[in-house]
Amino acid sequence: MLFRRKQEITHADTTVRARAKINLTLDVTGRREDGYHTVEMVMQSIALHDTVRVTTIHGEKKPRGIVLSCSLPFLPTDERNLAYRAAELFYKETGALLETCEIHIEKRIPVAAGLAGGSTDAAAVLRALNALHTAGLTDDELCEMGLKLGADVPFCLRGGTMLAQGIGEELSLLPDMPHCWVVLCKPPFAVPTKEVYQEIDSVDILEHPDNKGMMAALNQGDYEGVCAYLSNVMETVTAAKRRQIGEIKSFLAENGADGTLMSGSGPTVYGLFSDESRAKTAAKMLRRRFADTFLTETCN
Ligand SMILES: C[C@](O)(CO)[C@H](O)COP(=O)(O)OP(=O)(O)OC[C@H]1O[C@@H](n2ccc(N)nc2=O)[C@H](O)[C@@H]1O
Ligand SMILES: Nc1ncnc2c1ncn2[C@@H]1O[C@H](COP(=O)(O)OP(=O)(O)OP(=O)(O)O)[C@@H](O)[C@H]1O
Repeated sequence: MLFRRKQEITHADTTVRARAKINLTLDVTGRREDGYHTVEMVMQSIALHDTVRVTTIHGEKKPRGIVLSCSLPFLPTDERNLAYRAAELFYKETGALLETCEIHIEKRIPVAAGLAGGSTDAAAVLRALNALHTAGLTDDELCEMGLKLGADVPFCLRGGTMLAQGIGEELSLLPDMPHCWVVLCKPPFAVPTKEVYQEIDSVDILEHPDNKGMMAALNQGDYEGVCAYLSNVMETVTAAKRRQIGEIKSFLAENGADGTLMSGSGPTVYGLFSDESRAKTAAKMLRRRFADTFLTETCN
């Protein structure tokens, strides 16, 4: 008689917080031949996050490959999802054994908002798979892989307060931004990142951020200085077309924000507050008009 040992099924899983980012500054300094733009920007992680759970299963009779699910039904769950592409890339580049890899994303970061929502999910998947497969990739190797998915992914892998140059991948650690409360408000329209970069090519940028000033303020732990140096060249382009950007900024400033700016390619506008109760009140009032309003805080 032939005995076949029943194959053992093993599950391993990990859950990662995928944090959003805001831009404290964003300058576009040139255009490369491949169409990508060189930037100089100060980025900051915030507490608002998606939760990404990754489970690897080995020993099932029928391995199912990468299976992604998401709490937002309108987001794609195939290779159009950046988190799915991150898993595909990880397995391809490391040669790790792919049987079944389940990814579930609990989405809280508003989509197409200038907060690096897709990029941070992708970064979370790379980190999770590196741990689950004990692949031993260094931070630099993960960032190199992440850059193939998008310019914001390397920052999302590292987080904190960073100066980003190149196309966003040359990262230098800066002193932590002094802690403050952040009210985020996303008006109800989407702004494709690619279009904003294209429009930047056809306008004269009259006012560039003072990144040196911003970094000096960070070095001194000077919160008021940070607020004074907030600046984003993309804000001018988008605000000229969408009056809500200016309206949200004015509302936040009139209701206790110490500084306001559009994040990334927008359209999310944020206000920084040293005072939590003022931030809460401003968020509550703004939410009556814009449902996608969040109260969060800086996170290092
Ligand atoms: C606006 C920012 O969010 C600021 O942090 C980022 O620069 C955008 O980063 P991202 O969304 O990860 O960008 P990707 O997904 O790599 O690129 C989307 C599109 O934006 C344009 N793009 C992006 C980054 C960059 N430095 N130059 C560009 O011109 C390219 O046309 C590209 O096709
Ligand atoms: N995991 C994901 N989460 C959110 N959007 C995703 C994801 N994967 C793919 N997408 C697609 O990517 C597009 C941009 O969404 P995302 O939230 O990443 O934009 P964003 O915050 O403006 O990015 P960035 O700040 O990096 O420019 C959306 O249209 C969405 O369909």
